[in-house]
Order: sequence, then structure tokens, then C-alpha cells
Amino acid sequence: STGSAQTNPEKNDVEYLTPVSIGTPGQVLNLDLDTGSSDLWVFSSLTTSSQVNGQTLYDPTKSTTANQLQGYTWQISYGDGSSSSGDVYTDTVTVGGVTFSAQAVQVAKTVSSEFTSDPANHGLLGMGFGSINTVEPVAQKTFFDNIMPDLDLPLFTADLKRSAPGRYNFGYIDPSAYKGEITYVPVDNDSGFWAWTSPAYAIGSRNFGNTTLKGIADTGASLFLLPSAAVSEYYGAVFGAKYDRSQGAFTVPCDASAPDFTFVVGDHGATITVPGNYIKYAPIDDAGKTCFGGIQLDTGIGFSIFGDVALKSAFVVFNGGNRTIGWATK
Ligand SMILES: CN(C)c1ccc(C(=O)NN)cc1
Repeated sequence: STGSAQTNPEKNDVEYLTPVSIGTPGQVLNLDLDTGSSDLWVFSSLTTSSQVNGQTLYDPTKSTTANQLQGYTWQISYGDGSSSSGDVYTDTVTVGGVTFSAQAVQVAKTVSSEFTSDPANHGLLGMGFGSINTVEPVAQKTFFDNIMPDLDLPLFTADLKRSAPGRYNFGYIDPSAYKGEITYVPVDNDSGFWAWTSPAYAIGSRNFGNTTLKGIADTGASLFLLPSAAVSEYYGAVFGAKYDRSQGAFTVPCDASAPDFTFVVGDHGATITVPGNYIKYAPIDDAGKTCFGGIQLDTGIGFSIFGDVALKSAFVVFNGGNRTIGWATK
């Protein structure tokens, strides 16, 4: 089988939401497909009502194919401090025309304010590795794990775009979606993430250094989080850039000329370039004078995060069959 689903950016591309049908008859929720986590959880009829704010709710009692996993629970927290928790059902789930009939659907009973505050986000569909699924007493498989054996090819691709709809494809590679060759590199999934290492990076027209970037490809993260050496070098090249302690982040003048950030993929010279404009991420003031930086520090995480700012500059193949990640320009 193969499948294809359009994904739609929220304001400032903070996340990309994809329609997912759950249950019989289908209840369509817009979910954040997230390669940085491995729980499929949804706002539901069981979610504490004071924590619901316009989201579409999955109601298992309205689905003839829903079955509760009695006594199973889950609790997840994300890098930004947000969290959610609840109970577990199985039900039929369809994404981009690909269906798995007994998918674990984690229904939220509680969600943190970051989730409550966004009516457009109805939950997450994790596409990381199963080892980090939070369901107790038995971890559940991700949607991708479940459909992989039926896919023509054991992979999915992410084609995110800046402030425009993008696409997740399942089981096939669309040759019209990228230019040149796809360069594949090994993934170390011991952490449960799509972790890989870039051998070097360059800022603007400067020469490549020899500092590697060890990071994860995370479609659920908005920004490009890098080590302080890379971040300082980058913003050192942007006139007027500064670290704003009140924001806890680097900002740049929205009218500054910002250099590209290029990272190497593999050892045959392939590279991906993040346009400087993507790093003038979003205005933080009404005048549109100061912009939030799309590159920020990865301090405290232990690895870098190739989030949407980096991913939307490429066509990315997540191959679960041989555990590689492929990068191509587009
Ligand atoms: C609050 N929301 C919508 C989040 C969505 C995704 C993530 C995340 O770290 N994914 N890898 C965090 C928070």
C-alpha cells in the first residue's frame, strides 16, 4: 500500500497539522505528525472540560470499532515543558488513505495549557520509534510501525514548506518532490528518535568547519536547535542580532540580511541549505521590527534538533526498514 496526506502549517509554521480519521464512522481530527515522539494521543470526550478550548474531540463511545485497553494509561511530557495524559483505546486509524484497524489511540484526560491554548491542534501522531511510547503497562506501536509491513516500501517522507501546505507520503518516494539525489545516512534509534550526525556546517559563504552536528529529525519541533558554537557564529554574522534575555532567545532585526546555514549530509559532499530568510522566523513585535531567530541553542538537551526550520528546506525520507534518513534539496 501507499498513502499521501497534505499537511498544513499553523501561523509562523510553529507546527504542521494533518487530517487523521479515527473510528467508525470516521471522526476526523487534525494531528501534529511528530517524528520526535511515539504516542498517538487525541483530545477526547474524556478530556477535562476546563482544558478543552474548541478542539475537535474523539469520542470512543461514538465509534463502533473502539475497544478500551482496560487499565492501560499514558503520560507524556515534551521538550517545551508541555504534557498530557489519559487512557488507551484501539480503533481504526486512517492517514492519507492508509488504514490500520487496531491502532492504539491514547485519549487525553488531561492536557497542559500549551495544548489547551491551540484550538487547531487536536493531538499528536508520533512517528518516532516504539521504545519511547509512554503507555503502561505495555508500550504500544506507532501508526508507522503498524503499517510498515503493508507499505510498498518501509518508509515515509516529509515535505514541509515555509508557510505553505506540505505533504507526508507513506510507502513511496515521489521523484517530482525533490531535485538531484537523495543522500541516505544511518540512524541511531537507541534514543527512540531519528538520530543522525552531520559531519560539518557552514554559515553563508564561509568554508565548512569540521564540527559535527549530532541531532534528531523532529517534525514536531518548530525550530533548528544547535550547539552554542554554531549559534554564536551564526548570529555573529547578522548585524543587529542579539540574545534577548527576556525572551531567552536570539532575535534579529526583521530587515537584516541573514546568511544561509548549510549542513553536510554523508561523506560525498551532499549539503542542505537553510535559507537565511527561514531564520528570520517570526516578528515578535507589532511593528515587525524584531524577529525571533529560527536557530536557537540546544543547551541541556544533549543533541541538536533538526526541527521544521531545517526540515522545510529539504525533502526527507524516514526509512524504518534499514533505519536510515535521506535528505535531498527541492
Ligand atoms: C505543545 N505542542 C503542540 C507540542 C508539540 C510537539 C512537541 C514536540 O516536542 N515534538 N517533538 C512539543 C509540544
